[in-house]
Amino acid sequence: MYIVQVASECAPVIKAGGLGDVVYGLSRELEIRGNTVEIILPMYDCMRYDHIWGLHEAYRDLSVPWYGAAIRCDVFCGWVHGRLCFFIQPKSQDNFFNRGIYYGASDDNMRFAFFSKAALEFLLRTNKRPDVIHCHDWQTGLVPVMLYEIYKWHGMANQRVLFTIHNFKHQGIGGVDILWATGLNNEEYYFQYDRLQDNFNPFVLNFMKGGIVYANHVNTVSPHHAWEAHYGSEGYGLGHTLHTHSYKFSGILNGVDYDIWNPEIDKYIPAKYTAETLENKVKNKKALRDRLGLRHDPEKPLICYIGRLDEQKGVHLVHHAIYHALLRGVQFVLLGSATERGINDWFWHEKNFLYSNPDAHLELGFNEELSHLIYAGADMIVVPSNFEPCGLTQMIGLKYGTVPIVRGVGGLVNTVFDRDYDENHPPEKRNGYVFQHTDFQALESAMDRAIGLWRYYPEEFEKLVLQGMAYDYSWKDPGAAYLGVYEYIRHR
Ligand SMILES: Nc1ncnc2c1ncn2[C@@H]1O[C@H](COP(=O)(O)OP(=O)(O)O[C@H]2O[C@H](CO)[C@@H](O)[C@H](O)[C@H]2O)[C@@H](O)[C@H]1O
Repeated sequence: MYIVQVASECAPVIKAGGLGDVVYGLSRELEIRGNTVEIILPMYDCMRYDHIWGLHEAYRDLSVPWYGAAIRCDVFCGWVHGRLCFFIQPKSQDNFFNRGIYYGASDDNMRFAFFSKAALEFLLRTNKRPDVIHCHDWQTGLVPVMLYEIYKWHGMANQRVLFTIHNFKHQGIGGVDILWATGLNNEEYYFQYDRLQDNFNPFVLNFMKGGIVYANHVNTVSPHHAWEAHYGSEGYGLGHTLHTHSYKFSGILNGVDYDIWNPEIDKYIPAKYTAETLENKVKNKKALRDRLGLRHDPEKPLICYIGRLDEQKGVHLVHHAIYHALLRGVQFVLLGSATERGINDWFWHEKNFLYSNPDAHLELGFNEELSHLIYAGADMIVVPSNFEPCGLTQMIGLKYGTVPIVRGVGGLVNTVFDRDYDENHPPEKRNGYVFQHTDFQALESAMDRAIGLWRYYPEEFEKLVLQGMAYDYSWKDPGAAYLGVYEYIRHR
């Protein structure tokens, strides 16, 4: 099968979070299974050019209709660790992708509406006719809309679209200008409840809703989150739309790319290890402590947090976890970045406050290399999310023998099973700790259970570590599941 991914991220060249990991990892798995995969991305000025091999111009002066005129683009092509990627570089004063950031500009809706349009125009002009166009999150929500309403009439009637939602909270909102810019035009037609009109603000269009309405199939990234979004409040206002389209909505658990996230071959960690050579893990803990200036105390376990710092991730609990760990004589390492000013200031304050503490280190910013060492060096990883469509950090933690302590939401429910209380898995299949509520006591009790086991029952703790490492959260099963969906929509 011939699949084109249209996305705003692809790790490691463009990675703001888990979306990048998924686009890369899934594409790799699909290729291993004999499919042809191409990835279309924006050409950001701030992406990691050092991860692209053989970058060259593939198409000059692609003319992308925009506001009744056109913006010319050059399209570059190169390999990102084996994946064939096309990068769209518009040549206009809007400077859509030369902002030094991936997201967070006031005209993000225009930037990504343009990207979606340019991706389709590129396929059209180069006569690429994939069986399936797989697009991701609100940034590409207009792809199925434009495919069905415009490009279908220009020779792309056979293309099918899968729209994957990684985060319902960010939906992409725009006014009528989006319609004029993209050539969709017909205001009355699109501002309808069963098309793009936002479910709560009748005066705006909702990109993600457009993606749900027009795609041939829609999925989110874990079965439990699909349920939460459909029946609970996790759809952030799109629950009713999902209900209307429930016949084509599902949840597919993400995978982890074990070629990158695997302590046996990880090039960023000093001591490689497997379940059979687990004793080497402690050497990484030593290296981590050395690197971050933490004291070496064999009596202290080390807990980490890796992830974006925002409301989704339960920042108040992340913050509390640091001080609760210190109170219990445990070390804590945080690697995170915040885009929101208030949260950023807050964690910078904490970082300065804990600066000379030999048991805590807060690393604020994005650091892929360091994240590997932390996964390998820590004993436990805390993921206290408010909501979590899937969550990759707990799955990576499991692979590295780092016991997850998670809140029971979204994909965390599908991947972490409480050592003491899980009723659906026998004791030998349990792999971490789960708490339910968002208050401090809930988090503390789960942390205390984990810390207690590490301190007083080290053999039991090691057993739990090994049980976690035995889980296979690779792309094997999710890859097959995605192929099943592609096949299904292709022949419908
Ligand atoms: N400061 C930092 N430095 C280095 N690396 C960092 C980092 N902060 C995060 N990372 C890395 O980025 C990834 C984050 O994965 P998450 O599952 O937390 O994704 P995120 O919430 O961004 O994405 C959304 O999409 C993904 C993919 O579908 C879903 O799993 C998730 O639930 C959903 O919220 C991990 O690989 C982690 O190691």
